[in-house]
Amino acid sequence: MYCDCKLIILMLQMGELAVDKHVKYILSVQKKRKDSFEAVVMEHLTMNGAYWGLTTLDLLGKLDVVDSEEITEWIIQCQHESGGFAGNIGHDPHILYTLSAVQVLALLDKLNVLDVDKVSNYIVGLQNEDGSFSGDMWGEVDTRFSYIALCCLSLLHRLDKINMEKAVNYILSCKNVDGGFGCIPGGESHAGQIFCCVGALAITGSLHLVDKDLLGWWLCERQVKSGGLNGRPEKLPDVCYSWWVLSSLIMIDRVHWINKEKLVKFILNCQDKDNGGISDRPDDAVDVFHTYFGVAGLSLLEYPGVKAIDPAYALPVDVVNRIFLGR
Ligand SMILES: COc1ccc(S(=O)(=O)N2Cc3cc(C#N)ccc3N(Cc3cncn3C)C[C@H]2Cc2ccccc2)cc1
Ligand SMILES: [Zn+2]
Repeated sequence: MYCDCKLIILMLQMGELAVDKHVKYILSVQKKRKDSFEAVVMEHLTMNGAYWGLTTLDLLGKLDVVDSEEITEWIIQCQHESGGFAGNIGHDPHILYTLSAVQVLALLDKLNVLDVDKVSNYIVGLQNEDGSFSGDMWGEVDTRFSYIALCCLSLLHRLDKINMEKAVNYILSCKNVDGGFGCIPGGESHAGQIFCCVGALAITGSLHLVDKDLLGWWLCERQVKSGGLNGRPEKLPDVCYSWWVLSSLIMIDRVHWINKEKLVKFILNCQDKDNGGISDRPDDAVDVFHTYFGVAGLSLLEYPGVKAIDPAYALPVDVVNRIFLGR
């Protein structure tokens, strides 16, 4: 008990999380002029950007400031005849945007607007003979897409529509001798891929197949002197790894192997406390992606005032409970 209070006092002393500034920043990006450079660059990513921005608002307890009807109507306009969702209206569907669309509708408690079988059939159609998943009709295979498929089908209560055993065996075929996972069999271990594989194994109840001590050691070695986490050995720390590494450590029950206080300090040091937003490293430019992963990382670290997030589904715990416990 003493330790937790000490951590909370330390967190508050370390300089506040500038909640109101980050909320204003997220809303300013959502409202950004459509012809701005950033809007054009991110146009194909907008569905992902909606997920990053709206989940940040919900974790900060401010989702009520957005118009959920307007967002829901836009999401449905992004659905392709195949059942998959595109990053924006008129763009091509991809499994990545399909998960983001389902996650945003889950946040807004609007999953009822979906034709669940149409969406789930799109994902089922992307599973390959070897159990892997492609990202879209062009066939690129990556363990990222295995996680996205399993997470999405689980949220839609349709996991029974795919070959689960082959899906799990394919993920295990991507496990390396260092305990980590790569994007394809023999691919180098990388924190982003490890999150995807560990998350997918968690969702399918297969975490007993992970060597938790070996993987936990690889993951805790990602913490550098500054307290931040990197994605591979010898790389620079980056706030988004506060999610990829930390959520993996929590799922395999080895989060006590890193220094939580130093990581909290690293994330808080990456805030732009004047204009809002969080960057990948101190003094870099902020963006919605790192603002989300920084707040989500603080949520996993139980930072005061931030709602709890589920490490496998990457959605607030109250949203996950509503979906699986109906409350
Ligand atoms: C500004 O240059 C970029 C570069 C790439 C991309 S991206 O390919 O669409 N994408 C999403 C992303 C969004 C933003 C924001 N706003 C910023 C970065 C970033 N990266 C790049 C990045 C983050 N940490 C280090 N790196 C190099 C991840 C990447 C891949 C990804 C997509 C979806 C979900 C997870 C990861 C977008 C912008
Ligand atoms: Zn990053």
